[in-house]
Amino acid sequence: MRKPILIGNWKMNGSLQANQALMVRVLPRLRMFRKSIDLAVCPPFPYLFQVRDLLGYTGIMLGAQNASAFVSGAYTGEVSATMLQEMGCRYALVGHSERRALFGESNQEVAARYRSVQSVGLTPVLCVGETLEERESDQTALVIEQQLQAVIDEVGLTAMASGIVAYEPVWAIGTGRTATPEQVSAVHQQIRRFFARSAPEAAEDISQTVRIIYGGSVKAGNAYELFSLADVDGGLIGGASLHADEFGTIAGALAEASGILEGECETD
Ligand SMILES: O=C[C@H](O)COP(=O)(O)O
Repeated sequence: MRKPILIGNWKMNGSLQANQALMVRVLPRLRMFRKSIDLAVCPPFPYLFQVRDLLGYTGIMLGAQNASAFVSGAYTGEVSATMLQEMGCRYALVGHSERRALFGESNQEVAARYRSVQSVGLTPVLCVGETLEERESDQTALVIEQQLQAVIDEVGLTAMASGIVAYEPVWAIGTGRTATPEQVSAVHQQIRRFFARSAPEAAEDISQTVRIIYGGSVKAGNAYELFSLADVDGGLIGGASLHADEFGTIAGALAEASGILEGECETD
């Protein structure tokens, strides 16, 4: 059984004051789902410490938006996985399309970052996805398989079973244009089939146990439909995670879509 997970990626947004206000409003809404689904927020690096304190013992986890491939040393501007672990992070995103497109992170670099995150016991959330041009030229499967293969080559397939894959079509990120349920389903199934093909002897284990979440313009209005898909194990939410009511509603949609009834949620 794959436990559903919802991750809010704040990207480069927030301030001490805004973070506090957001947490005060959203935490009571998220806490009721904390045992049924995994929940995490990924603030910018400078706010990790503040948000860790605000999360306290709510059971909602902290994540980072990236992590260095290096352990320590002369790497100006980088933040190591060990530092993130020390700050209380449980998760770290790697290979977000904005990192790939705007900061030139290659499949190999993303794979090295994945290894570094996993080596200190954090759960890597590997973001994969195609551009509109790639989709329109029927390259979606190829592009995503190359992104996954680079990580398999770096850490091995078995190690990926404990990580999370986030499918984020680049053309759906921050655009308001969500992939259709059919498109999401097709890619999630394709990822599972790819894992199964990569290790036939362990196919059942990995292709069926790895968590694959969807990201790209998920909102309160479309979350339930997307999260109801059999191969979708949750969401990576950008813009909507900055709005307490909307993020709370998305968490409720995930719990409901996963068959968790309201009465089973905590109300304290
Ligand atoms: O990390 C989150 C994704 O990039 C989705 O962002 P979005 O929900 O603003 O489209």
